[in-house]
Amino acid sequence: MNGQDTPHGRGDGRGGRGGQSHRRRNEAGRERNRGGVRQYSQTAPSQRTRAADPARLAAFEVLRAVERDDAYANLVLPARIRQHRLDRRDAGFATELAYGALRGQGTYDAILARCVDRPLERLDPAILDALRLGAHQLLAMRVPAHAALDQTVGLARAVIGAGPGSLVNAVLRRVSAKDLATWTAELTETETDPVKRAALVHSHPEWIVRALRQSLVGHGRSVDELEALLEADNAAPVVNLVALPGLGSLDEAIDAGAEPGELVEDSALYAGGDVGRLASVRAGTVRVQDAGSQLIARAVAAVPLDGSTAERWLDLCAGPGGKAALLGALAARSGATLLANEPAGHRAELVRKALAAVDPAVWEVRTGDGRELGRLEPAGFDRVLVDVPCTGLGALRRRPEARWRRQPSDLAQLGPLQRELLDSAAEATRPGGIVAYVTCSPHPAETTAVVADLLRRRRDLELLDSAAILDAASLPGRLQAGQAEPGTDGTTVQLWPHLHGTDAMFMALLRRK
Ligand SMILES: C[S@@+](CC[C@H](N)C(=O)[O-])C[C@H]1O[C@@H](n2cnc3c(N)ncnc32)[C@H](O)[C@@H]1O
Repeated sequence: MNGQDTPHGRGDGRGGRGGQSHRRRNEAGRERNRGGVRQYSQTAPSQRTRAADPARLAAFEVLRAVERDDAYANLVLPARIRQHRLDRRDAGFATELAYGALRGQGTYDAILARCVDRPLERLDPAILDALRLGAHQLLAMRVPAHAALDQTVGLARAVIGAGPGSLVNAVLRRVSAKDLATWTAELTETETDPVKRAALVHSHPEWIVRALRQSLVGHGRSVDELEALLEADNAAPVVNLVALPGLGSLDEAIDAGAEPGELVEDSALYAGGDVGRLASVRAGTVRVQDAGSQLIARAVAAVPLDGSTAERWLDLCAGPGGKAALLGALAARSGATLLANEPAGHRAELVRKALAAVDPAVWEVRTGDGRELGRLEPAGFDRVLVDVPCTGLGALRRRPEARWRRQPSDLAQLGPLQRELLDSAAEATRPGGIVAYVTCSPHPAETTAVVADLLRRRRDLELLDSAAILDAASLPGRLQAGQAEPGTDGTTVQLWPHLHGTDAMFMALLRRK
C-alpha cells in the first residue's frame, strides 16, 4: 500500500466532493471512473492491506444486513457510522458506497456475471457484496482504480478470508478493464427489448421499468421521459427540511449551508451531511420531509371549507408521522385539532415523537385499523388525509434496496386495502368536508384507478381541481402536475422526481356532498 492509498488519504478519492453532480460524465451523460488510464498498485496482492478500512467496512456491513437480515439500509447505516466512529467525510463516503452499490446492483451483477467463472448465485453472498462494493467504486465513484482494488481486496481478506480476497482481486481486475459506458454498451448490444435494456442500464427490475412506463403513460406523459425518471431514482436525493409553521426556524440550517426550497414555503435543501447536528432538527421543530409531502400536507390544510369554526382533522394512515407533524402544526395555527391514526404500535410511537414539538392539546394518536374509523366516527371530521400503504414505486431513490424487495404481486395485493381505507376516510368526512387520497406511487392501479372506482361506487363525493389547490399551496404556483379525470370536472395531481425534484406523490382531493 503506498502512501496515497491509505483509507483516509486523498488517493482514496474522498476529496470531499464525491456527490453525484460532481462526477465526471462521458458524452452519453454516463458516469465514468475518474482514473482514466488504470493504475494498479505495484504491491503484490499478498502484501497489500489486510485491514478493512472502516468506511468500506461500514458499507459492507450495511449490504450484509440488507441481504442476510432483510434490514433497511437507511436504518442500519447511521448505527454503523456511529459504531465505526466515522468522521463527516468518511460517513459521506460510506453512504455513497453502500447506497450506490445497492441501487446499482442490477447493472453491477450483470457485469460481474461476465467476470466470474460461475453463476453469481453460487458465490458466497458476502463475496458477492464485496464485489458489488468494488464494482461501484471502480465504475461510478471518484476512487482511483488502484485504491478501489486494494481496499476492497483488503476488506475481503479481513472479513471473509484470504481465498475470497484473491477471488475478489481477480474479478475486480476484470471489471476495471472497462468503464461503465463500455460495459453497459456491451451488455445491451444484442438486446432489442427497450424494457430489458433500460433495466440493465438503469439498474431496475424489469417489472418496475414496465410499471413506471405504464405510470407515465397513465398520467398523460411521454414514454420518452422513462430514462430521466429511472436516472432520477439513481441520484442521491438532497435532504429536504421543513420548519414547522409557528414552531421552527430554518435560520440554523441556512447558516449551516442549506439553500431555501423553491417549491414550498418554510423549506430548505440541505447537503451538509448529518442533519442530526442541527439543534432545530434535534428539537423536532425542523424536520426532514420530501417537498412533495410538504406540499400535500399544506394543500390538505388550505382547501377552502364552508361550515366549521373549530375544525377536526384526521390523518388515517399516519405512521411514521411526517405529514401528521406538519398537519399538527398547521392545525394549531388555525384552531383545529388532529387525530393521527396508525395500526402498528411502533409506528404510532413514531407519530407521537414526530408530533412532540406541537402543543399536545391539538393532537391525539390512535393505534388502530383505519378501516374501522369511518364506522366509529361517521361524518366526524372536516379534513381527512388517507396516505395509504402502497408499493412506494415513487420513492425508490430514498430506499436504495426497495426496488429489489418489491414484488409485482404487491400491486394487486394492496388494491383492496387501499379501496377500503379510502371508503372509510370518505365515511369519516362530514358533508362539505374534504378527503385527500395520497400515495407515494405513480402507478395507475394505486392512484387513478382507485379514485375512479370510488367515484363510480359513491355519488356523495366529487373530485376537486386538486392541481389548482396544490399550485396555490406551492411557491412557484404552477407545478403543471395536474391531470383532468374523465367523467369529472376535477383533476388529480402526479408529482415526479425527474420533473419536480420530489418523490412521485399522487393526490386526489375529493369533497363530500
Ligand atoms: C405511506 S405510509 C403513511 C406515511 C405518513 N402519512 C407520513 O407522511 O409519514 C402508510 C401507513 O399506513 C399504515 N397502515 C397499514 N395498514 C393500515 C390500516 N389498515 N389502517 C391505517 N393505516 C394502515 C402503515 O403502517 C403505514 O404507516
